[in-house]
Amino acid sequence: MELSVDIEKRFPGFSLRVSFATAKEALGLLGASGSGKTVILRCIAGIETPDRGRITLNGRVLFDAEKGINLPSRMRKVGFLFQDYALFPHMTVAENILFGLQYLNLSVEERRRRLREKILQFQLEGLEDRFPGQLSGGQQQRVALARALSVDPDALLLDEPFSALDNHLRSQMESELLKTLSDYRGATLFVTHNLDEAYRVCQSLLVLSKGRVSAFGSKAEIFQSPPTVTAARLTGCKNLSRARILSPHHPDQIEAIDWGCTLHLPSPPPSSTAYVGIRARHLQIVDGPGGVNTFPCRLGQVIDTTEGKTVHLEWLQNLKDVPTKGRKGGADGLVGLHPIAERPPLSLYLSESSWNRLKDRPFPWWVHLDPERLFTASEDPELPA
Ligand SMILES: Nc1ncnc2c1ncn2[C@@H]1O[C@H](COP(=O)(O)OP(=O)(O)OP(=O)(O)O)[C@@H](O)[C@H]1O
Repeated sequence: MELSVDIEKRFPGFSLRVSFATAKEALGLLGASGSGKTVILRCIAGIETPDRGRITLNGRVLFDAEKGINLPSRMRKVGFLFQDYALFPHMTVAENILFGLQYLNLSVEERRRRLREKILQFQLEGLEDRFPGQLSGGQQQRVALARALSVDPDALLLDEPFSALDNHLRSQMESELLKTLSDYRGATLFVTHNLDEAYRVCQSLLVLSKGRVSAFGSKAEIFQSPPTVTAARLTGCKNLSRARILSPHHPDQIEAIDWGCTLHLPSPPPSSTAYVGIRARHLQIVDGPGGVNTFPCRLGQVIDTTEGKTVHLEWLQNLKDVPTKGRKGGADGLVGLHPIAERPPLSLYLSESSWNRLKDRPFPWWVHLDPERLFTASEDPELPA
């Protein structure tokens, strides 16, 4: 079951040009607001017509500009669940689920069988005759998902399906979706702004930047080593510095321009390298100087998170910049220290217990950027005129 998309679509002030293929797995679409995620889904669903290109699903041509093929939405065997694509308020749960089936050439018995199956699968027994306004948010989403799947779609398109739900319902719906997807044999495209959700639900990620594919691959690869600056930012990397490749005499080193330092890498960076980065949870505080990629710093802002602290580490030039008097930790200990203001601080994630172990340690602290944890990234693909 393969969904293959190779399309272009222009609007005033925006152009989309993407090419990708995905099989039986959930593909997460990540991208800033306005990067083209919804337009892609709408083109696949047949709600929007691309200007150029081709879309095929399971060997069927849904759209081919050159051959003049443009299957109507109802014949595409695509199920979609859009945040703003609400249930029909004047139809009951059963009528909403049956709605998509009216265009398929099915016997009355088959329609009934599918309705029954979806009602059971999504635990909607007893709610068949209710109207959407008489259902909770979670129940409404279950009906919408049942409706999307009732046509037995070859592809399922989910555009921020849970964004209107509270956290509790959201995680309930997410686990229901995961169960549904484990039995689902088609391709799934899943748009979400919630990174953790994308990570839990999807096996692969497509990162979009201004209508272009910025990164495409397995989620593990993209999280470990985001190939572009947008992929790094959108996968939550807080520590990124512009970078410059050093002379061939130092092939395994790179100049981190914003951080004002030279960093050792495990291997020579690709020639397209424009950034170097490291995730907040991969930074380490070590006992002292001497190791590679180890720099003096002091504590800046401390931000509470649900599971620990994110702390900002301010760069210090070197030990002689740190007055002896000011080397005590804690809030009072910050007096008298002069960080290098123009360098953006590093973000370090600490669990509550690591924070408690560290917080009273005298300054300077020594931050270590493990070469194995550093990644290099390129600029985003150039936009053709
Ligand atoms: N029918 C349309 N007419 C004109 N411009 C449009 C139309 N549909 C989308 N656009 C533009 O295309 C661009 C991409 O929109 P799209 O809705 O795909 O973004 P998105 O990545 O889904 O954003 P968000 O995360 O905010 O939902 C935007 O600049 C939008 O204004």
